[in-house]
Amino acid sequence: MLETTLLPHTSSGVHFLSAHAVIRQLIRSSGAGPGDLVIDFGAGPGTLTAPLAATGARVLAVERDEAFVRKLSRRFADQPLVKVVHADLRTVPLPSRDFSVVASIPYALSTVLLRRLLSRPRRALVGADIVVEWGFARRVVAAQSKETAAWARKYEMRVARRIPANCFRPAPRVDSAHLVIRRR
Ligand SMILES: C[S@@+](CC[C@H](N)C(=O)[O-])C[C@H]1O[C@@H](n2cnc3c(N)ncnc32)[C@H](O)[C@@H]1O
Repeated sequence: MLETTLLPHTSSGVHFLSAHAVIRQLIRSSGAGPGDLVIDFGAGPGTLTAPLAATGARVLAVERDEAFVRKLSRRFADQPLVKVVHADLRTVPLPSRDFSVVASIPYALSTVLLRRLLSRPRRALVGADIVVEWGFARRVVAAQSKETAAWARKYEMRVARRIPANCFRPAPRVDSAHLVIRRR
């Protein structure tokens, strides 16, 4: 069962990406550029939103925390390509047009987000570059459950690299992974 085998066992604390090289790799890997629509789920202070907007892509910065939403709204007030969306990533409506995802989300929400993105009948998701817990990423790409195997038939899923815990502030207890997902 996915619920018992894939859910990370670690805390759901807030850890901000602080390693510029990792941020650059995520953005470069996504291939985001003018004309693209990219969602940054759990945008926080805009760690990934800012470099994504710099590519010329339209960016939806989805964030649940009110203080971060205020901060994001101020930070990107003069950037028409960025739309700050005060919403829960578990319920926010997803676009019907093609879109990509670049995000570093709380570990505890990894399963629910992948399920929302990959189990939809209409495959509007073009690709995703997501930071998830290392063990979780390994289980997803192994595609050994019925659900992950179904995802693997529709999407190529691979781990691009391991992201050491010291690439975040504060550092989580476990390493993370850059999980790459591409529509087949
Ligand atoms: C791990 S932090 C990462 C922040 C930022 N992406 C970064 O890399 O620095 C996760 C972010 O997700 C937000 N968040 C937590 N639960 C959420 C939810 N259900 N929907 C949307 N955002 C959420 C938190 O407020 C926090 O800003």
